[in-house]
Amino acid sequence: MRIALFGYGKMGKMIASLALKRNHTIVAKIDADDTEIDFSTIDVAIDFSQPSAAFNNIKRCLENHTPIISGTTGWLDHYEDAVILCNENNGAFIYASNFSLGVNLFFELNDYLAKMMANLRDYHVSLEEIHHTQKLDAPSGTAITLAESIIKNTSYKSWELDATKEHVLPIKAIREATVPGTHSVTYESHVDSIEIKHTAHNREGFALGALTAAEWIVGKHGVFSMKDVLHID
Ligand SMILES: NC(=O)C1=CN([C@@H]2O[C@H](COP(=O)(O)OP(=O)(O)OC[C@H]3O[C@@H](n4cnc5c(N)ncnc54)[C@H](O)[C@@H]3O)[C@@H](O)[C@H]2O)C=CC1
Ligand SMILES: O=C(O)C1=N[C@H](C(=O)O)C[C@H](O)C1
Repeated sequence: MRIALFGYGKMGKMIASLALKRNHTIVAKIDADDTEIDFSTIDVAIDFSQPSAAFNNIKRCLENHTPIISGTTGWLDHYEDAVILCNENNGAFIYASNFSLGVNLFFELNDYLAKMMANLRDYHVSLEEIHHTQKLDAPSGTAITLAESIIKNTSYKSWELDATKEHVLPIKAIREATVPGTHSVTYESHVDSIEIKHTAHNREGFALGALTAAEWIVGKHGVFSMKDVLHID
């Protein structure tokens, strides 16, 4: 496959090295939005850039009929616009707040646990995420996905960083040196606690998941998720 990388930072570099091992070619490394791009040479694009750049990169790909895998977090105010653009252009698009297999299994576990806890009023739930100090957005995209699933299944109405209000799910965002990404969900009562936790040991799982999604999407049309790629349900 001929792959274009939007963003050639920590994730872009890891995806490039993995892609070469899987016999793909990196035809473009785009690290700023004013670069000229020959879309006719690209089979699929992968965006790991930054929150302020992601939507424009996605838009350029969809308007140029190039399937796009988006891993950048912190741009979701524009998600519905991306869906509309994809449908208007008969394109192909996947966004995932986290591409790793482990976190996608963790999402399912979180959903299942939230359903079980829905009517147990003695428990209060909270979320914590820990990431490296270079991270631009807080809370993490993964924490938001976890929170949305808990809100869908319980009496919590919304989430907020460090919330203390009733029915508002608190998310604590901690920044520590080089941590690749740790997420935990805790249900606490006065008699006990239940905690589920995912710890990324490095960025390889994110990169492998994004590349798997890129291999999967070529030749397809529509807006998809990692559930489609991984056949989770
Ligand atoms: N969905 C997932 O599984 C994961 C998502 N991420 C997200 O991916 C994004 C990137 O993460 P990292 O690679 O760690 O960040 P990074 O800061 O190491 O790299 C981002 C790169 O994007 C470049 N960039 C800036 N403006 C750009 C533009 N207009 N077009 C293209 N590139 C541009 C920067 O120069 C930088 O090289 C973040 O939003 C992060 O939260 C990170 C890891 C996993
Ligand atoms: O910025 C990161 O590094 C990560 N970002 C994603 C997020 O915001 O959830 C995924 C992963 O946790 C690493």
